[in-house]
Amino acid sequence: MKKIVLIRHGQSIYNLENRFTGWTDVDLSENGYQEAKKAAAILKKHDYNFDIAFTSVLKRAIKTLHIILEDLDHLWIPEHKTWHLNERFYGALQGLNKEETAKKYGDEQVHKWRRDPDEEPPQLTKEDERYPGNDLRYQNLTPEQLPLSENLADTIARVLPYWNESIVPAISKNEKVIIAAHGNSLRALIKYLDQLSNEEVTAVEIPTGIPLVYELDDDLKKIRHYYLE
Ligand SMILES: O=C(O)[C@@H](CO)OP(=O)(O)O
Repeated sequence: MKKIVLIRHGQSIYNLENRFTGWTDVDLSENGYQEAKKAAAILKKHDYNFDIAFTSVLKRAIKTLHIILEDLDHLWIPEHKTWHLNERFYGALQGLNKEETAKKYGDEQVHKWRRDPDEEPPQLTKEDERYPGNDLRYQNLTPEQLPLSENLADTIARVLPYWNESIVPAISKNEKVIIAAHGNSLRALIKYLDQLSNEEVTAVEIPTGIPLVYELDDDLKKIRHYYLE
């Protein structure tokens, strides 16, 4: 049996301010920092250790990972940062307040943008300063890989190839894996691991900073999953 740990970053400044975040590189809030410390303590209590870590290129996930690895005295393990594990790109909604957006466009539309796997939020333009093509960290992405907006299906389409090409080989070698990522990149992975329908995944909400264990069989099919306390 193989075990992997997934963790959504601790609360970010934009989570606290109730803003659409996506690829905006906001920091952890003080509460988010404490959540990461608590996650580390929980993992320590249950004697978890890791051989390899995967995270996004966004500091809220990277810092959450580092806080955990530091407290486990595991900062030395190999760590892979990839845009494939970034939060879903929220397009022109990035930075807007969720409640104000719901007042403007209606709760139903905002719920669709947030949770309907096929509903794409409004796109931003390439001239927009939030366009990832203007950000050095994405300089090696092809124009097709640089999003203007993403629905969950688009996020799945970039998370799963990375899972298959980079994370599965590590798990198959019996390496103990931790993945520190985001609400929607983890939702993409969970949809795949739990084989959820579009409707079922709509109800999946992942709390910030709580380690989520997936037990997998030798074919990497899910046996069970549970949050650590
Ligand atoms: O704003 C975001 O990027 C995400 C996660 O915080 O929000 P939501 O839960 O609405 O998809």
